[in-house]
Amino acid sequence: MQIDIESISKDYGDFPALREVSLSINAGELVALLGPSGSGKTTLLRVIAGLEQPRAGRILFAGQDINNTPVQHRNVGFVFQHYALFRHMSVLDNIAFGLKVRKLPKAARRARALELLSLVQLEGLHDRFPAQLSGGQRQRVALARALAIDPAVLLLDEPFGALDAKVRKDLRRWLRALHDETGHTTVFVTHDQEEALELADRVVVMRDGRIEQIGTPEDLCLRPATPFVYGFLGDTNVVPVEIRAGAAWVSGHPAPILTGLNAADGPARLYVRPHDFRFSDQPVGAIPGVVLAIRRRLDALRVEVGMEGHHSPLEVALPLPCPDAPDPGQRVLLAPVAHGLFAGERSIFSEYEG
Ligand SMILES: Nc1ncnc2c1ncn2[C@@H]1O[C@H](COP(=O)(O)OP(=O)(O)OP(=O)(O)O)[C@@H](O)[C@H]1O
Repeated sequence: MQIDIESISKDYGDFPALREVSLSINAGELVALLGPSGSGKTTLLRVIAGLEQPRAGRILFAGQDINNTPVQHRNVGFVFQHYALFRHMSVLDNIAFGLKVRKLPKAARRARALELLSLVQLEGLHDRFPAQLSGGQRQRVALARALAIDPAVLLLDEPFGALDAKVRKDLRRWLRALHDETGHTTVFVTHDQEEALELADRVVVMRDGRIEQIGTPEDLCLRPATPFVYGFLGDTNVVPVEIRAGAAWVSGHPAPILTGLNAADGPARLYVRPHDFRFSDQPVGAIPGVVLAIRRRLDALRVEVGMEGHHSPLEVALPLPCPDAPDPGQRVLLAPVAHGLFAGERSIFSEYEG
């Protein structure tokens, strides 16, 4: 079912938690709301659910304005981070709970609950109680319970937030497969970039109650619209540059880093991820520096490179094995193979060649 969010604003007292948020979610789409703590993700999810009333704006389900439809009539399924299953009920009764409320006959409830138990791959655990399950199994029961009522929309608020990294990863893949099988329109909240990029068809990046960018994971990785998105998605180096006559220059270096820019003269910032640098022997297209330190990580060497006149060193990640790693003290030229270029909040240029 298509969801349209039109210019939604929501205040808590005089604090604006959402400011004119607009977003269309296609039927069957899996959308992530991603952003730092306090950016308004949960509030937006609660407004979609009908748990919060917006101050302004409209929510449409399949083209129908549902602002005045109460939560119990919106046909939404929820899963929260600490989803409280009923402790005194078996797994099967937990899953069937919503069906009981809807007065489905007992045999039909049981059949549907068993079907869902198999969908979430927990066959055989129907008689267990929540305390006898692992965290990951509990979240899968919670999902089965949300799916039992055959919701038009599935809303997940950090559903795997409380679980350890390995279980989260497994559940993420499992949820994507489940979504592809059931085709529910799904919106999930996360502050984990990797989770959003791996799971979602589209990612909505939020900041201070506003949408900063909406795009496919590929859009966000290759064409981050703002410095905030660039920085939020992963480690990044920020290099101050000067634009002159369509070229970007690092102070004191006789060759430009970028040329052919359609940008006004003035200061700008070049954003480069640690793994997007290559060592070069050409001064054109490169940033000069001196190797300060080398640290070994699990999958890469991290090389710290000092730039003249720039106090924080650049971080370069070299995949292992790396036989030709530079030595501390060595002068190097770093060529960015992918980067974003921003003047203030505006993207001048963003490109990925590597
Ligand atoms: N019931 C409330 N009363 C007052 N302020 C609230 C209430 N709920 C949320 N807020 C505030 O609104 C802002 C947005 O909160 P929200 O929970 O939507 O953020 P979030 O992006 O989901 O954050 P987190 O990742 O920490 O859950 C925050 O600054 C929060 O303090």
